[in-house]
Amino acid sequence: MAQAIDVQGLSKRFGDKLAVDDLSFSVEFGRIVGFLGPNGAGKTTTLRALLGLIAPTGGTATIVGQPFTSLSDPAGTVGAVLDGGMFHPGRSGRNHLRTLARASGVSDARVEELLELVQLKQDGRRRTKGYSLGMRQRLGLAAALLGDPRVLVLDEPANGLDPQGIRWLRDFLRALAAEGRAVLVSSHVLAEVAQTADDVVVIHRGRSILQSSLPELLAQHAGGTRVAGPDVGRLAELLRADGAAVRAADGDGSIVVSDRDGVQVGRMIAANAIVISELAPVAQSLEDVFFELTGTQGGPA
Ligand SMILES: Nc1ncnc2c1ncn2[C@@H]1O[C@H](COP(=O)(O)OP(=O)(O)OP(=O)(O)O)[C@@H](O)[C@H]1O
Repeated sequence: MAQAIDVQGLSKRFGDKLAVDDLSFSVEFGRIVGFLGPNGAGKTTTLRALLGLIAPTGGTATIVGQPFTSLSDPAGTVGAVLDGGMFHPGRSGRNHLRTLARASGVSDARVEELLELVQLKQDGRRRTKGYSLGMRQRLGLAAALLGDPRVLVLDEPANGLDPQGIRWLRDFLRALAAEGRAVLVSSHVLAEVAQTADDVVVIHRGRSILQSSLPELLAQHAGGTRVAGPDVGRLAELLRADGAAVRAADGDGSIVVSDRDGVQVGRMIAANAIVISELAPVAQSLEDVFFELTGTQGGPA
């Protein structure tokens, strides 16, 4: 069976700017893939190409084996939220969904089901201009799910959500994946997808710089070991002589050994009768990994 999403050698040029450069990745059914990169990395451009909103300069982007523009039942195949969804401000949430539903031959009963699912039943009658960002995001998700698609493409769905909203979104996406749907979710904040995604695709300046499962990514970028105490200078010298990567920690006199675990550093300490006051694993956040990979922390690329 075709992959839910398959991007192969995709490129998109805007004038002099190569926004997406020979990008390849795929998403299987039942998986959530975090599509990550700093602002301007090319995420939205990739998603727009995937959804047939712009023509690629080169390569292909297909959904269940077909370019979006060739899908016989687009609404029943893929649901998307780009730009947080677009709403007529004077229309109620329910009417917004009903209008979309009618355009794709979906029943009003399905609209009610979705309002319930995204917890907007109470507010369905209110005009969307009074909706909070979280409510808008949920309305966008409901719209994406109208045709009961097996593939979902979401551009920064956690943007502007509070921690409670992010947790809701995480559980919601997990439930969709557990039903066998494929979910591609972009973000420039790794923490947002850290507990949601199965796999991550990290892009920077239009190019893929890393693709892996989330546990593998975290294991490969474990933070190492921090050591403090009166003899850390000597310890650092010994470790460096042993080929370890040692750096000074943030100005408190301690050192961080990024490629040795606590036992390895402990053996060196014991063998050389070094006095220390502290030895602890460094918990590297996904932000640190992101920084290491892209040299940015979510600012402009
Ligand atoms: N229509 C366009 N015309 C010219 N340049 C564009 C156009 N769309 C995007 N770009 C440029 O392409 C690059 C990638 O933009 P894109 O919006 O895909 O990045 P992104 O990763 O989604 O970032 P963000 O999170 O800020 O939206 C940026 O440098 C952007 O300025």
